[in-house]
Amino acid sequence: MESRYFLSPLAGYTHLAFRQVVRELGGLGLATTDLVLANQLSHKSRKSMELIATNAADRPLSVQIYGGVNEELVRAARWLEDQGYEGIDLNMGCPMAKITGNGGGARLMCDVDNASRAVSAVIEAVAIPVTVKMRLGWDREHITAPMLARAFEQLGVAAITIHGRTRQQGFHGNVQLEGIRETVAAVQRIPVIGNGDVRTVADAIAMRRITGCAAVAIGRGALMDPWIFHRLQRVNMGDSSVWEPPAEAQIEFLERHFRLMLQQHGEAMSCLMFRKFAAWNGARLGIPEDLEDRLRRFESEAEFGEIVEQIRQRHGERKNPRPTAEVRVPNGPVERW
Ligand SMILES: Cc1cc2nc3c(=O)[nH]c(=O)nc-3n(C[C@H](O)[C@H](O)[C@H](O)COP(=O)(O)O)c2cc1C
Repeated sequence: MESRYFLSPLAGYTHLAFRQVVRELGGLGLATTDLVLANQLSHKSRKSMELIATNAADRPLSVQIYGGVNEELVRAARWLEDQGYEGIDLNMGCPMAKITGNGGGARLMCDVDNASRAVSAVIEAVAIPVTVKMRLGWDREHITAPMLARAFEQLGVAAITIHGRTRQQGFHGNVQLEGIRETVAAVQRIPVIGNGDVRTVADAIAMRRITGCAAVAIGRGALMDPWIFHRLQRVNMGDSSVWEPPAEAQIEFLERHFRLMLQQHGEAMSCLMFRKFAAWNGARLGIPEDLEDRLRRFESEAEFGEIVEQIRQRHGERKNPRPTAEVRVPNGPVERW
């Protein structure tokens, strides 16, 4: 793996266009698709095909699947392998009711036998690496990650990603690095990938130092600062000077991301999908608040072009340096993000 810094899956965001545009900035190792319901994959539903769309530049890539029925997980995993995908990530971390209600996501962490059966069935069905993404456990009284990680290692998983929160925490409270460290200590050989609240180069380095994890997965931090992997790459190469992307590179990023989206999703859908990003990356891209607001509502490619022209002229005229999403997110239920 070229880099130890990975892109954590963010449903609704980490589709091909975003993965590709971030890869082009440099420094990103493994990326993972948004979570895909195994059953929908087997039926090749349009949504699932969009989620797993990829190209030669989008490597290394793992496809994240979930579901409460082992046969469906197996069928989806085999199909992905046949199609040439190189890795499968099983989601055991999602806290959302619609996912756990299916017996998938974090619900699997409550039942070691059941979870082991699911993992084992998929590993036996395919030759490509199978990884697991999970939380520390269901709640504070049930911290199951270290025990599960050990069990999954015996079954042959290639790596484990731990989001250092419990299901009960949702996205609240602090990430518990100690819990990740215990999981690192619980396994013998396989890499553990630490995840949660990494927003800066210093956070990523602290995650590795404190937990001993082999790699770090970054989700929202990459939405807020798409250059985070590039920054880490610079530091790894011995350059610890303060660096910011030039204004024109920031605007190019915005345009390139939208253009890549248009290629895959067409105009109407791209406008809808792109709007969500502005609240996350508007601050980092130096977009004045009123123009960020317009980016959250624009309805056509032409309007996008017009807004970008204004951003070019007024780049940096932003008053609040905090991302709008960060200000709003912690108070709202994750379903509404
Ligand atoms: C909007 C959103 C969507 C997410 N979608 C997924 C997903 O599809 N699969 C998954 O394993 N985790 C998902 N997560 C969890 C993230 O991958 C990650 O574990 C979590 O956000 C903590 O890391 P971060 O602080 O770097 O974002 C999602 C999180 C958010 C905020």
